[in-house]
Amino acid sequence: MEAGTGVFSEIIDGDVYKYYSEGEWKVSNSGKTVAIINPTTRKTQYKVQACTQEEVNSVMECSKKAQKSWAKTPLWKRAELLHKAAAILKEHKNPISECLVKEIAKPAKDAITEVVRSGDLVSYCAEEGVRILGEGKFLLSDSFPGNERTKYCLTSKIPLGVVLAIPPFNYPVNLAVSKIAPALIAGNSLVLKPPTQGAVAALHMVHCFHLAGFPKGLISCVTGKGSEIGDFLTMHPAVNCISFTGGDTGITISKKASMIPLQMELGGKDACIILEDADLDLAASNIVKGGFSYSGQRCTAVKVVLVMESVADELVKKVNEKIAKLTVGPPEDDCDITPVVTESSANFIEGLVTDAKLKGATFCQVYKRQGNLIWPLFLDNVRPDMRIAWEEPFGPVLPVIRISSVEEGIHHCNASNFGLQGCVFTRDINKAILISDAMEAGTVQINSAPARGPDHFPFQGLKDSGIGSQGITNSISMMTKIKSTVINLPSPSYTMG
Ligand SMILES: NC(=O)C1=CN([C@@H]2O[C@H](COP(=O)(O)OP(=O)(O)OC[C@H]3O[C@@H](n4cnc5c(N)ncnc54)[C@H](OP(=O)(O)O)[C@@H]3O)[C@@H](O)[C@H]2O)C=CC1
Ligand SMILES: O=C(O)[C@H](O)COP(=O)(O)O
Repeated sequence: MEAGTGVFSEIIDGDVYKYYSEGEWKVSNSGKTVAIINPTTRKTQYKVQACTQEEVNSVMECSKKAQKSWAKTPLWKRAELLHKAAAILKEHKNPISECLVKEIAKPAKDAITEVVRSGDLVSYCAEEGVRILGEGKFLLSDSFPGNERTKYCLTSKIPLGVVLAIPPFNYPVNLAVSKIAPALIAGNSLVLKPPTQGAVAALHMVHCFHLAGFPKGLISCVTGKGSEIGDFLTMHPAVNCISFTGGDTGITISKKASMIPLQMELGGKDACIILEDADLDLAASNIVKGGFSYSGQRCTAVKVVLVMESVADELVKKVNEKIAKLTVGPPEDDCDITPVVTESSANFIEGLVTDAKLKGATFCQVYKRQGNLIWPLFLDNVRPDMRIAWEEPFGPVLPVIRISSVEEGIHHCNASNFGLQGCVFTRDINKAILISDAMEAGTVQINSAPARGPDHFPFQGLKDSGIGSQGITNSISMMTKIKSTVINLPSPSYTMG
């Protein structure tokens, strides 16, 4: 089945995809649309509604109402619906992945993986939710000095209300469900603002939740450019929690948002430290996989290699041999390197490459670009005065800095304003632990490239890389608040006393 056909035909009006409000697919009164440009052809691939502020207001009203009755729906029933949505999502992996290929140039196989992984995430979340939300705490007062056993405190996790989810372009389905499923299992309603590039894949995913039979208004999806409706959404008084993944926009949102819980997963400049005793074949494979999969457009991509001078030549040679084998071309052909998401993104990457060239970096490959397609490039002998040493290209360009001590590597890593993930390659586990502890990053991988998954692992960034922690369990907890009820006894009561 193709995108926008079969069960998905109700989500499209002519050639414009509808938005989702009050359990229905609607056309915006704005009469305006937003074009989604195919990164490969650089032509308009899809169009979505440019929703108005009034439409956002009515989505929020409806969302508030729907949440009240959802919070009274038994946990097992919420889980049952999520399992159903997960199965429908996986069943429709082909049309959804077709959108990912056309909207964000994700290689065809990776696009399928994203959808399947998302279904698994939703199911896992349902299971985890029934366990952790089904348990509370029971505290007794006499453990605190000066108290008798006269107070029984019962705590449980209650929903926050309306959760606003804003995912980025690179995982428009997976990073949307990683917010939707925890919000719903915990008894919240959810408003999704998908990224413009990736919106149509996200709308198809939302329809899978619709088909599963969630109550009207519990999930909504408003489309439009973040720069136009973003502020209105993030500062909306009906929103009780924001879960955002993206770039520096998240920092701006954090400053503007009101007193509500925020989950921010932002950029990264993940460092890969290679020690003298490292398995260089393993390191080289991970550098290529970590640095170049989805053309480097992952927040967890390896974004700077810090290698001990004594093994640098050998490592660079091994990495270059592997880069030479990467296929470059359209996502439909499942190439390793595909066009980056927008022309402005390609221009930004080119700016970093030009700066490195002017400042004397060694180009291991010839720089080549055709439209949004940039050939993989490994830059050796990068120095701290080059922009590429600090900025994230979000593209297939990877810098190498040669270091003469481990301390120098740790220092470079910690001097970054980002602190998402990092990795270290060594055969000495004791050294690896010391380095992991010294690196200012939310996660450090030993002998493997950075990665968010598996999706139940905690995932968090330090410094400008984020607020809070994701991962299924942490997201469910983050989207709840503790409520206590204290039973006061007229006289102390001790068990068996
Ligand atoms: N730590 C992590 O988990 C991840 C971090 N990232 C980071 O994200 C960046 C790339 O992703 P990208 O999608 O370009 O990031 P952006 O920050 O540009 O966009 C992320 C989302 O925010 C929306 N948005 C834009 N402006 C506003 C606004 N004013 N208010 C509210 N929402 C807004 C976008 O919508 P629209 O598309 O309509 O503009 C999109 O849905 C990189 O820096 C990368 O490191 C990416 C993935 C994961
Ligand atoms: O947005 C990203 O880049 C992801 O959160 C990283 O996910 P991955 O490590 O599973 O690719």
